Amino acid sequence: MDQSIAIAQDALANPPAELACNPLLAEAQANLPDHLRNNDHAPAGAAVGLQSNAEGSGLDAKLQVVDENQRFTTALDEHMKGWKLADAGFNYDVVAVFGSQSTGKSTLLNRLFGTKFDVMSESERRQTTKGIWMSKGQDMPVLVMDVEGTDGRERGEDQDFERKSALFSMAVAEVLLVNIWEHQVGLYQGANMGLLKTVFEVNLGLFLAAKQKGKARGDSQDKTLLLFVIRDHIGATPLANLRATLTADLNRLWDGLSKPEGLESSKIDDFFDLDFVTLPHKLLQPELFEAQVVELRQRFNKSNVQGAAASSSSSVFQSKYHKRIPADGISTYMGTIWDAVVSNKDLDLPTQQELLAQFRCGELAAAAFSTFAALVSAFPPAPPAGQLDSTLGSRMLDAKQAALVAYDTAASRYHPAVYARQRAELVAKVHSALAPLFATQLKSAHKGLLRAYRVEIEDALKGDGYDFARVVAEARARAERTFEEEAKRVTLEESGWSAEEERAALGEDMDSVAELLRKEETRKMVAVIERNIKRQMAETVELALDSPSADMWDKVLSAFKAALAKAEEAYVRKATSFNCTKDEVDAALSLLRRRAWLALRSKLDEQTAEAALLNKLRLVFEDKFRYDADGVPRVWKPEDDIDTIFRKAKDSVLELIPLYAHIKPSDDKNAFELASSASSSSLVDPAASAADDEFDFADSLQLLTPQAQASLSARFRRETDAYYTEAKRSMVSSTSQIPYWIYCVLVVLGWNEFVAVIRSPIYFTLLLLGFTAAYVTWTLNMTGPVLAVSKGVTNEVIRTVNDQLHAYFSAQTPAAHAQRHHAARVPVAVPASSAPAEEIELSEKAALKREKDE
Ligand SMILES: Nc1nc2c(ncn2[C@@H]2O[C@H](COP(=O)(O)OP(=O)(O)OP(=O)(O)O)[C@@H](O)[C@H]2O)c(=O)[nH]1
Repeated sequence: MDQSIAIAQDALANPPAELACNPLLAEAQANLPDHLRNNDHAPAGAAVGLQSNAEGSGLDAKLQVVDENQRFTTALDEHMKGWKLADAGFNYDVVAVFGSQSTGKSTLLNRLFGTKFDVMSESERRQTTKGIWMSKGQDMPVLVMDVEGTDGRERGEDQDFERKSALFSMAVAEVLLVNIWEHQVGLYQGANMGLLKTVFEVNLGLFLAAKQKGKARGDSQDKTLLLFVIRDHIGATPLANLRATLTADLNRLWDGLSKPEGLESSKIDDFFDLDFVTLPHKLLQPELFEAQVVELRQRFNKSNVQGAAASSSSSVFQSKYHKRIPADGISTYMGTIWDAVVSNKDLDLPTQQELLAQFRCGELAAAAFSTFAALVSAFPPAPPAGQLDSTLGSRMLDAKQAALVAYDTAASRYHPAVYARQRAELVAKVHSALAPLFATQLKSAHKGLLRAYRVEIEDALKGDGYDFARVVAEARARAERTFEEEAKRVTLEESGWSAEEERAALGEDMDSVAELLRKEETRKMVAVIERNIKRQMAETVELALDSPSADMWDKVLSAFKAALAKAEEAYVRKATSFNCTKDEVDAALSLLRRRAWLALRSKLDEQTAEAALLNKLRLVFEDKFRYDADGVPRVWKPEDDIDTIFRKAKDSVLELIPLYAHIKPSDDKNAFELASSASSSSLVDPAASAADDEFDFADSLQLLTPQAQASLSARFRRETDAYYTEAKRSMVSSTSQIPYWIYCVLVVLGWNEFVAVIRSPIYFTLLLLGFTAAYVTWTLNMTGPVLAVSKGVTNEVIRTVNDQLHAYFSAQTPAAHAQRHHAARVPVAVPASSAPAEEIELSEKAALKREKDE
């Protein structure tokens, strides 16, 4: 009877929707006690002062995750976002309620979490919750699952759904609320025990599957909290007694289970934590019921629990129960779990978690890579080859970090192994996308540094007194250091990129540039030395060849050898600073010798060319023929033996032709030797090596071929014939110069003048003085100075006379005359104090007198 009244009162307080507007209902409700009015249909969460609106999104506050046809929803992701839990990571909890149908489960959840699950209409007493519903607890990050009741009245005896929903809840929820009436406690055969048996069996199955994946019993996350909510607790039986009874029943139930191998001795505590709370009768003790609901709610609200430090252990959500599924993956995870449950597959949670991790980490890695690709595509265009992009390294690093941060933030919550594997793949992908930039940058660095290296060496070589080896070493060290720094700047950590290949290529290129420059320098040096030898030898050769003698070649060759020795010494000294190898030094010296010899040869060729040599021979001949032994020019007299002198001179000169024809010193120690070929000269000057093939030292000793000698001899003979004729002619002309009678005529005609001079004492004295002065001048060898002095005196006299004449005639112009006249008449302005009047008068008189004179 009491129960009927209670039901009636409750029906009035919570009328079905279709009667809500009926005026009679309003009247009846007015007569209800205050505490019962609109109690259940007060906004959800009224017990804890919550509002009915779903939080934030405008989406329904509840979602049927599994419908009556056992299909899993596709809208959970969307709802998670709407509930603002998608980015919660692990900061959320899942609770599910189990219990017989129509035992007030939905009512309890609505009161505890402020949810809006449908509550059964008292009048119909019909099952309201079908499938599995989910909602978010208000003001708390808790996913609340309202599971279809397990009595199976609507589904008959088919316990299929009960098993599936138990399996599903065990896989995803940390806390299972088991809703039972107080009067059901101790009824071992009751529906709840059947449900719990299912829960235990399912749990053992899950554990077994997990064990096969290598998990041990007692691992965290393997435990679930079973929180028994004993409803309609009258208070007659204390909670402790109820707890003992229920615990005993549960242990008995556990013992009765046929456990898998290896788990025979396992205890219920190995898998579950058990907790018990009571709630008073909702209708009979509504205020007490509400108060205890509020109290129970505190245990579900982490922030409240943490705020009250003393009761932290009473929090139902403890980390050991958490299933460690990141919030952004919960939708996928639950979906796969439900699919596995429905298709009756063996549910092994580690594998499911791994699969989820695989899927989500893959998704997150792809998203992170897109972020990275967007950043990379925004990079500025690469600078031209040879120029470095100084910010490339930092930009690459930033892009990589951005991708990894995006990935790590969400993916690090997933299965560690999967997370790490996908991360490594992402990193590898990022690195391979950036590798071409790295390679391009290194190539650019290589090109730019090689150019700078060359310029630096060339600049240094322009100066004087450089040490080639030091210049090269410094430039190389600088280039290598810069390359190293650049490579470091663009090498990302863990990328495995190596700049070694490029560094080696740069080194090789620098070697060949240095080699080239060194060869160039060596060539230049050899050329300079060769020029010097040529200059030094020119005078010696001319001098020696102009005055031929038996030791002519000794002089030339000894001078040549001395100059060459000096040049070689200069080269060796310089070559040391060039870092030349011994082979190179030998090759360069050999080249130097040959070039020097060829230079000498060319000078000799120039001097022994037919015209030049003919000239020399002519000079020698003239010397012998036209001058006597004392070097005095010969004046041919009739008594001279021109023929013999001519023949001797000619023969002695002709004998010189073979001397000029061969470079042959009289003393063997002055001989010069040179190898005929020097294949190694290509080491220094490749161009020179071509000429080597045609060089024959023995040939180079011969200056005149026999034909050339014969031709020279013939020309010389012809030319000397002219000398002979000229000499003969000059002898004839000198004998027929002035006839002797002319002298007689001179004496006859000049006799009077001679006698006049002799007889005049003045003329005679003057003549005598003149002869004496001339004699003294001649004996003292003063002829030159006397002539110079007399010439100077004469010049001076002429100049002075000229000046005087010039001054006189220029003063004769009319203007000058007028000027002079005027100047004489105008008195000079003299200050009165400084010149007395008498002086002025005198000066005027003097001026007048001068004018008259003029
Ligand atoms: N005696 C009693 N009745 C209650 C209590 N709480 C709720 N009810 C009533 O029990 C009936 C069923 O409530 P629901 O909350 O819909 O129960 P349920 O278990 O969710 O029902 P299904 O979803 O259909 O399985 C309602 O008419 C409530 O008024 C309670 O604490 N004691």
